[in-house]
Order: sequence, then structure tokens, then C-alpha cells
Amino acid sequence: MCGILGVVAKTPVNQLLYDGLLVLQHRGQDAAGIVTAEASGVMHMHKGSGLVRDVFRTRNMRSLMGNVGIAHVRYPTAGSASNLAEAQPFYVNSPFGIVLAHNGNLTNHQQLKDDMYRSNMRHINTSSDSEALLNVFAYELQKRVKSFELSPDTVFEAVAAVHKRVRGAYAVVAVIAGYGLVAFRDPYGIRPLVMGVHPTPAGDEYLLASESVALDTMGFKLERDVEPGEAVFITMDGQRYSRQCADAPRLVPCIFEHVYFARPDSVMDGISVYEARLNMGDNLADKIRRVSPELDIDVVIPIPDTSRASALQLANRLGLPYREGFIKNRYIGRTFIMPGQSTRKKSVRQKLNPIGVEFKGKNVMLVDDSIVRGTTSKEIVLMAREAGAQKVYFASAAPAVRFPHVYGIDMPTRAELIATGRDEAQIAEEIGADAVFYQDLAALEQAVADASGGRITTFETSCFSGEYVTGDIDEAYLDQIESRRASPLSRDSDGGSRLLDLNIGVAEQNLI
Ligand SMILES: O=P(O)(O)OC[C@H]1O[C@H](OP(=O)(O)OP(=O)(O)O)[C@H](O)[C@@H]1O
Ligand SMILES: NC(=O)CC[C@H](N)C(=O)O
Ligand SMILES: [Mg+2]
Repeated sequence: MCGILGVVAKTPVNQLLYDGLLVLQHRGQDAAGIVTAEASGVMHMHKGSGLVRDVFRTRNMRSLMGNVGIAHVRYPTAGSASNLAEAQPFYVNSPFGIVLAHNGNLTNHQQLKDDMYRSNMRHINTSSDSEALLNVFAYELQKRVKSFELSPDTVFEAVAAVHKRVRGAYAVVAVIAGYGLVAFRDPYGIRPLVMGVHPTPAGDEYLLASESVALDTMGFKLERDVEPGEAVFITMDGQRYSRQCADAPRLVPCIFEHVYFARPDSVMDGISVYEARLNMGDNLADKIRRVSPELDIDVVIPIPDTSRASALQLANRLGLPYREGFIKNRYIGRTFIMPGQSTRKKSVRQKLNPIGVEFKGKNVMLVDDSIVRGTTSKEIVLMAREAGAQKVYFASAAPAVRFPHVYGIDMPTRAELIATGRDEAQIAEEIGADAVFYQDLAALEQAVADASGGRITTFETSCFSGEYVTGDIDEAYLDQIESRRASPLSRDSDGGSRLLDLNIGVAEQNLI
């Protein structure tokens, strides 16, 4: 998952975008970038590999001038990890000059890349699907612009054309130099995008973000979500226009945002992530009581951070004590979104350390939000036993992850998933637990639907169900992404910093 921001303000936006990226850091730790735009049309970019605080220095911030801008934190799903050439935003110089930041993953990006080259004579220089997306948008806009007068209608027609050509998940913010900010969301609204307003004496300012937490902390009031298929165009001087650009939009948001990705203090599509997680805890408790009414649990312990809300509620519902048995090193990032299995494995032990007294001689119920590769659960169960636990049960607030995720979460091969080819008893054995309990999919959907007040009942659940909402994913597609990933030339080895871009600042540590 990535985090995106787009802003049209009345004063310089460099600090606001930097601060906003810091609150979206949990959505991507691989690279970060900001582009600001001046009314004259001049744009400034700085991006680099690593965490937000490592990419931007004071001197870089000073060069980011302008009252309009976009920003991105990357967690790669296409192309390769730690490849500076794929850090976002991307830039293309025609028409007008456009920069774009994308959260999601396009399922037809190879096709798009070919079409761009063969039919539209546009060169895509990286393996990033987002660069392809930018070029599709630029091409469709160029086809429609007649002069230097760019009307909202033309922008919306270009977005409508993008919806027709592009498949998969995309929440997008872009700046058209000298004209304004464009934001749009795919016709299923798989990835989130919220819009906030900040009134000033000089007029309203607008901030679009992946999560509402960025609006809260920047002093913007959450106004609404960008609708699935909708595009919003805000001119440099703050005139706002919006239009539905998809033929058959239908909100089917990604349920994994609520399970793991988003911060609990965010509200997306009107759903409080925190409330959804509390409901998951309730439903998981009911399942445990139903399938193992005699289970002898002394204490419920969360695997920090993400499972805390669900674990707390599960303990309440079962009438059991809840204890913080693992202390998290706050300086280690999220392990699931780190590239490379060996880094992830090492990080679990660096990140979490048990408090002996909570384990010694006890039967513990460990609760996590999800078990994906099993990296965390295997280490944690072992740590609980080493700390003296008698029995170790493990509960997951999400169902077993059995299918690749193709819409912006990096879990593409079935071979990597611990649940592949194993039932619950075998998974328990694999992670060394006495028993494993998974949430049922219907109960997970119910938990999130309840948090929406019953307004939203369908979710993108493919990694649990194998049903892909965009309708273009079949066995052959999954086999193809799996074989590409398994090949020695894929991902990290794609390497090389083929950086062709706006005259930008690049974090210096990457210029070796
Ligand atoms: O089965 P796995 O492949 O290990 O993946 C699942 C684990 O990874 C995530 O934690 P992460 O450390 O990324 O973030 P958190 O601190 O927000 O829980 C998630 O919360 C699970 O704990
Ligand atoms: N996680 C995401 O949203 C990734 C965006 C884009 N597919 C990339 O790999 O850069
Ligand atoms: Mg975790």
C-alpha cells in the first residue's frame, strides 16, 4: 500500500506535505517524494529511497516552493523494491507538464505499457505500473486539449478514458502544471481517498489523502470521500469541480485496509477503522467460544501494534484479562511491508520483546490482526514459550490468507502464504501453537459492515476468498505473476536507477 496526499492551499505547502507524509508513513517505508507547484507552472520535486525523515533535509524543503502539491510514500507492488527510479511522484512533460502519485496496483499494466509504446508512441522507462498510469492519463488528456485553455470537462473526459483503459486499483492525485490538482479513484473505490477542507480568509483550502488521519493532524475537516469512479479537479486558485467519470461505479473497498493497513484513528468510506477492529475482536471471541467452549485461557495478549483493538475487545467479550505481554521497539518499522524475508524475520525479534511475568506458567491467547507469511506468528509463539508459557493459542482477526493480492498489497505468491495447502491444525503445527483460530470471512465482513452502520456490505476480499472484483484475474494471470516473482531476474534485481525525470532533487544517499 502507498500513502498519497494532494493539496491546494493559499500559502506554501512544503511543510504540510512533509508532515502529512509522516502520518502516512505506516502505508509505505520504501521511498518518499513531494512535488510542489507554483502558480506560474514551475514545479519542484524531491524524492528518494527510505523513510520520510531520511529523504528530506532542510535544504530540500526550501526548494519545494508553491501553494499546490502532491506527495507519496511507497510500498512497492509492481516493479522492484528500493528502486529509486520507481519512487513517486512520476513526471511527464506533455501536455502542460503533469506529476502523479498513485496508491494501488494495475492488473493490466504490462498490456498498457505495450499499448503505450505501440499505439500511443509513449515510452515507459520503469517497471512501475504508476508510470504507465500517468502516461495513459497524459495521452488521453493530450488527445482532448485544443488550446492552452484547460476546462474541467476536458480533465473529466480524460479520467473517463483512463477508467476504460486501466484495470485494477488506483487512488490518484496529480498536478497539471499551471492548472491545478486532479484526484480520482477507480470505479470500485478499492483504495481509499478522502477529501478535507480548511476555510481561510483568502478562501477554502483542500487536502486529499489516503486516510483521514492526515486531515485531522493538518487541521483540515473531513468533508467526504472521493466516490468510486469520481474525479475532482481543483484549480490553482481553489475553484473545485467534481464529476462521476465511470460508467458503472460500485463501492467495493479493500477489507485489508481495515484488517491491517490503515491507522485505527482513520475514517475511510465513513468506516472508523478502530470500530471495525473492535467488531472483529467481538466476532472472533464468539467464534472461539463456539468452537472451543472449554478452552483454558489465562490471559489475552496482543501482537502489537495493529491487533491491539481487536485483542482488547476479544478479551472483554470472553471476560478474560488483557495484558501487554510484548513491548514494541518504536524505532522499528512495520515488518510486513519490508522487502525481503530475511529482513522481516530479523525485525520481528528486534521489534517485539516479551515481558516474562505475563507468560510464565500461563496459558496465553495471542491475538494478531492477520497471519500472512507466518513470519511474525512463528517467532512470537517461540518467544512466548521461551518466556515460560504453558500453552500458546493463536487467534487471527482475519481469515486465512490463501490467495495473492493484486490490488496493492504485496502478497503475490501462494507459495509464500503459510495457509497454502494447510488446514488450521497444520498451521498451528507449523507456527508451533497449541491451536489456531481464524475469523470466518462472513464474520469479518460483518464486522466492517457494522462499522459502516450497514451502508457498505460488499468488500474486496480476494486474498481470503479468491474472488477478484475487477473480473480480469484468472488462474493464468496468477500463475504469470507468481512465475515472474519466482524468477531470479525479478524484483530486487530489476535494480538500477534509471532516473529520467523532472529536474529534481534526489536524496543524496541514493546517488552513488
Ligand atoms: O504473517 P506475517 O507475514 O508475519 O504478517 C502478518 C503480521 O505483519 C503485520 O505486522 P507489522 O509488523 O507489519 O505491523 P504492525 O506493527 O502494525 O502490527 C501484521 O500486523 C501481522 O502482525
Ligand atoms: N502499494 C502501492 O500502492 C504501490 C503503488 C505502485 N503500484 C508501486 O508499486 O509503486
Ligand atoms: Mg503486526
